Amino acid sequence: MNSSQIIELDSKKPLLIDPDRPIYLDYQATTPVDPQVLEQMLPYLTHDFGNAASRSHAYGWTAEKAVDKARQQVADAIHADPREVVWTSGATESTNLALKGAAHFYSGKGKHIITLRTEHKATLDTCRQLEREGFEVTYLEVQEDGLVDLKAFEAAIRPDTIVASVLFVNNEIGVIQPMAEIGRILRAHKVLFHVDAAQALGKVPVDVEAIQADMMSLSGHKMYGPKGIGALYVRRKPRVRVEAQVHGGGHERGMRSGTLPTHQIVGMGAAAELAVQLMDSDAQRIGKLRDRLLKGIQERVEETYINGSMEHRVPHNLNISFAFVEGESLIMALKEIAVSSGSACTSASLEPSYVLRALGKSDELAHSSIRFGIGRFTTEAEIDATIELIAGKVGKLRELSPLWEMHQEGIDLNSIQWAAH
Ligand SMILES: Cc1ncc(COP(=O)(O)O)c(C=O)c1O
Repeated sequence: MNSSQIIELDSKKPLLIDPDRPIYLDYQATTPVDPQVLEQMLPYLTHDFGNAASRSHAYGWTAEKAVDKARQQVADAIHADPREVVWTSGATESTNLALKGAAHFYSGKGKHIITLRTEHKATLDTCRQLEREGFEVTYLEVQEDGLVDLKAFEAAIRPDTIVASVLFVNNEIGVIQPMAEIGRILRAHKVLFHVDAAQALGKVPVDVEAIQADMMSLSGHKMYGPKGIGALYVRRKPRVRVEAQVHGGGHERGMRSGTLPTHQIVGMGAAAELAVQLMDSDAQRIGKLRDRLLKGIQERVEETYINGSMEHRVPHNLNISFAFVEGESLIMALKEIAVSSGSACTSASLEPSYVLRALGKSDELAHSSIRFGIGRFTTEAEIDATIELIAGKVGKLRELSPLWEMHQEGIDLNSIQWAAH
């Protein structure tokens, strides 16, 4: 069994860390269900277990009422009409439905799609599938700060472009794309706009009218709701059509069949409402913690680099490269902190993060990066302990690195001819 570890903090009580419950700084991978959300979900697992599609008795009516309320809550959170909300199993499914659904429906108009290189795999892999079906996809480069160049974006639009998909807030580097400007460009060219807002709701104001989104993917578990539930916003005016990808009983106005998971939906609705209510206070508190973490790391550790724009970024994310340290080794050495290198979806492989590569980072720096995700339940003591642990572990790992030693001796590593192998 692992034993607990005590971290001494300046001027504060020591923080006791149970290695089976490391400090959680991976809020972009997932969030815990907020206790207020859970409380609202529970009755729908037991007492109010009815099927919302059972129209002939009170069990069904109770479930239907709960689903309607949640639909309204999600619609209100994004300034939409409840009839524009389609329940799905998460943002992956929403994005599949949006892109495949629109591509299939509008394929007579054109077969070209635009997206960014730094999108989530839910978008990139869906686009790859559409390419296999004969669609053509432009994967636009981003600038060094992770933001798209609007002129390049507009220039990519062709007469046969039917849909463009852009990530509102990036899951790896937290940068916020200029959504209103992108929306304006796409509407002027009559191209449909799909927004992946999985990491945006509760972090920045999300308004489908302000950004002229035609479709928007949302996820419950990124905003303190349960896993396995998401939604797709599909605009009614002007009407957007998507071809169903899941067939069955014709639920969700034929766009997505399957019995509705009432408890999950109730959780998603409650989480969306709470996310909007707490957005400003969460951002303020989390912003202070992020600044504390950054300052602490920069004061204690040399040769660190921030990935992604600091100006156009949510405070919930900090992505830092620690030069001369291999990220995976650092994460392995940091058993007391739960963080991720690159995105959780790619961390199973040793490929450097494609998002960081798209910012022009070298493989070495991309490999040595850590994503810190700060959230609603992060404390100041946890941040201080993290700084302490990072400073200690980076120092130790660098002591073992011959490259670090050469760098300390002032040798220009770029001037060295490495043997090929
Ligand atoms: C930006 C973004 N889009 C989509 C997804 C997929 O969401 P879900 O887990 O709800 O399918 C995620 C989660 O990893 C994400 O961060």
